[in-house]
Amino acid sequence: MTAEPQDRVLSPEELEAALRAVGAERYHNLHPFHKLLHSGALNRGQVQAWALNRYYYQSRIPAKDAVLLSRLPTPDLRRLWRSRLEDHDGFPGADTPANGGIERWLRLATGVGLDRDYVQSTVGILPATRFAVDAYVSLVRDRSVLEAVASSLTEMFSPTIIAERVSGMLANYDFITQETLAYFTPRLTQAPRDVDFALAYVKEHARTAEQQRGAIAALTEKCNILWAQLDALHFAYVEPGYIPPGAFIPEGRRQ
Ligand SMILES: O=C(O)c1cc(C(=O)O)c2c(n1)C(=O)C(=O)c1cc(C(=O)O)[nH]c1-2
Repeated sequence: MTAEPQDRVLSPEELEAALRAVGAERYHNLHPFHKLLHSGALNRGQVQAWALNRYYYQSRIPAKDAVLLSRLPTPDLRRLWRSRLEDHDGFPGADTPANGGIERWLRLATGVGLDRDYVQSTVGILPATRFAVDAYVSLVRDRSVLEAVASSLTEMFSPTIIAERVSGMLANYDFITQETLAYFTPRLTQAPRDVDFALAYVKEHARTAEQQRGAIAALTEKCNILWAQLDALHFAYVEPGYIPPGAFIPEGRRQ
């Protein structure tokens, strides 16, 4: 099975294989920046740049899920999708928002030495991070619900990279602790739960060849959105190291 668009209608199993082929070819685990990050080849400032920029992705995920939630037609669908907002913003309860992903990401960012207010302000992120992340929210707003749901299916591939990242970063950086990376632990169960629903939805609703092509294209675009964020980080902070005006400058680094 290849990731090429097809003319005939695929069976649900063939469609799933085509979606998985998109990840095998394009998911961000294949990006050189992630290989450097996980293998310990980056310095603290470069890891900070990653955490800072990735915060913007984290902070916009609930916005994109709220957009998608508003477009779902039934209470059953909305109830299922709503858990994603709680995963990131926090579950209602005594320790909200501490039990949410955004707060956990802020702990990761401060754990690698960044200032919480600076991270939350997002003033130091790369322009390309903003463009790429905002493109995800726009995709979910402007395309069909089927395509919006399909774009979340990069999460089919995330548990593998998260496991690699956590073990690699713990082994290779003395400034990273298990506590710093606590963001990722719940993702290992949340992502498969989200995928079970989203994949079943796409397999059921992508019935025509055109709808199937749309779903595959949306997942491809989402992979590109993730890839583009790492391209920008690599260009600014690794090679050639051109930091755009106004973006985060690691300590000790000259412009
Ligand atoms: O660490 C990663 O590599 C990674 C990847 C992805 C992804 O594939 O989009 C998500 C996450 N993490 C993540 O933590 C997360 O909450 C998340 C939500 C979504 C989404 O598209 O709704 N993707 C991801």
